[in-house]
Amino acid sequence: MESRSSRATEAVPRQRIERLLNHSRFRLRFPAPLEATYRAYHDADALRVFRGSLGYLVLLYLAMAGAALAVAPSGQLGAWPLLFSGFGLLILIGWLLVRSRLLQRFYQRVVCALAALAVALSMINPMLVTDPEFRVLVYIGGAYAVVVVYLGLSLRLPYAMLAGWGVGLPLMAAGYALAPRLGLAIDWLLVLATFVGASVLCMVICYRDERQSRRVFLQAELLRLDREHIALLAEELQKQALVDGLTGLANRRQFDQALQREWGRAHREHRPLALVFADIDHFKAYNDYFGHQEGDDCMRVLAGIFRAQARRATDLAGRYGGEEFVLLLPGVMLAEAASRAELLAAAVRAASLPHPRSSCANTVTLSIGVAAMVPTQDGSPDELVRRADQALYEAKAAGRNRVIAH
Ligand SMILES: Nc1nc2c(ncn2[C@@H]2O[C@H](COP(=O)(O)OP(=O)(O)OP(=O)(O)O)[C@@H](O)[C@H]2O)c(=O)[nH]1
Repeated sequence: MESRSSRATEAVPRQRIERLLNHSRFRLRFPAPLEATYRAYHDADALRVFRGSLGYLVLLYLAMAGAALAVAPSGQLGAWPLLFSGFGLLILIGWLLVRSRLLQRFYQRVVCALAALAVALSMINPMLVTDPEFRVLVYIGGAYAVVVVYLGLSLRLPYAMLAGWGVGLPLMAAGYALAPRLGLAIDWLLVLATFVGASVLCMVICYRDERQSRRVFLQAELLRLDREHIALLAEELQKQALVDGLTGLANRRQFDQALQREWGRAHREHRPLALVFADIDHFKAYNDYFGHQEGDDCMRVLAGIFRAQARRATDLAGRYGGEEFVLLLPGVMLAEAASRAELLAAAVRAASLPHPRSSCANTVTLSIGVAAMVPTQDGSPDELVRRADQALYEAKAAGRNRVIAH
């Protein structure tokens, strides 16, 4: 249901659903993909209701059988018991089908066929009854059948009408033509008062029911769209909370979380954890010379180089703040981290971003501090940060554009 529903709403956007909902002349048909979803939704619900209604149908059937036996003159029942047992047979078939795939897949068609048979029985039954008083009762029983067909089986209006009028009209025509020749007794006034009257009334109620059910469906679709939208927003917010807006790298918050997590894991597994701290050399001068916008572009290029260096799934490239970048490398020893830092510095040099105001090169360069530790029981990630920071400070102090590893 969920995936079908999503597909439907891809094709039928929210505004269209709202328009359908607000339309004063509500039609019992949606645009194609939504209609299919509604039918699936409605039939699933109809089947559930049908299962629950079978017990009531049996009770109604027994009550009518009891009433008929109590009222009918003895020995005057004729073929009535045989035909009336036909209703019982239809209920039995419904009960046997209730868990079948046939009913799950073709609920409307199967139940419409059973309902049509019930309508046929309810119309033929009174023709075979000779006692006038009992015949009235049988006509009234037929009206009950009509009520059940329209309102008790969750048939959509077209199927309910097919079962009701599709069978009722031809039978009335046949009865009109053949009754005199076959000597059948048809009380047309009673047919009008029971079958026709009940059908017209039930059609109106059935239409209103289906309209209401469709409105509820549309409202549920809107709610589902809202839920999806909120989930997307929440996802976006969560992403924003962890990602640096300028560079797309992990932000400080994500870095802090990853550092805590990886520190704990490295401690448990007795593995090293390496940290690379990098700072752009003379970036203030770069900004002053080229402008802040160009400075942002430069940061984005450097971020791409950092991202490329975070090769394994557990590596994390982030922006620590300002013009400082970090690379967190779980399971990496100091020597390997230092050579990764050298690769990083070389890649930045190779990018050849002009920096006329730098004292250490003609292009943008990095000063990089590297530290690595195997976490101890009393140690903390702050110690690793402090060491990497110290190494970075030393790289700056030693003239920039270099890597120092501790
Ligand atoms: N364009 C741009 N500049 C930034 C951003 N964040 C920090 N900066 C700039 O980075 C510069 C950092 O200046 P300083 O801390 O003096 O460092 P520096 O000029 O790089 O000098 P050294 O680090 O000592 O080589 C400042 O001018 C900040 O405005 C940013 O997101 N975009």
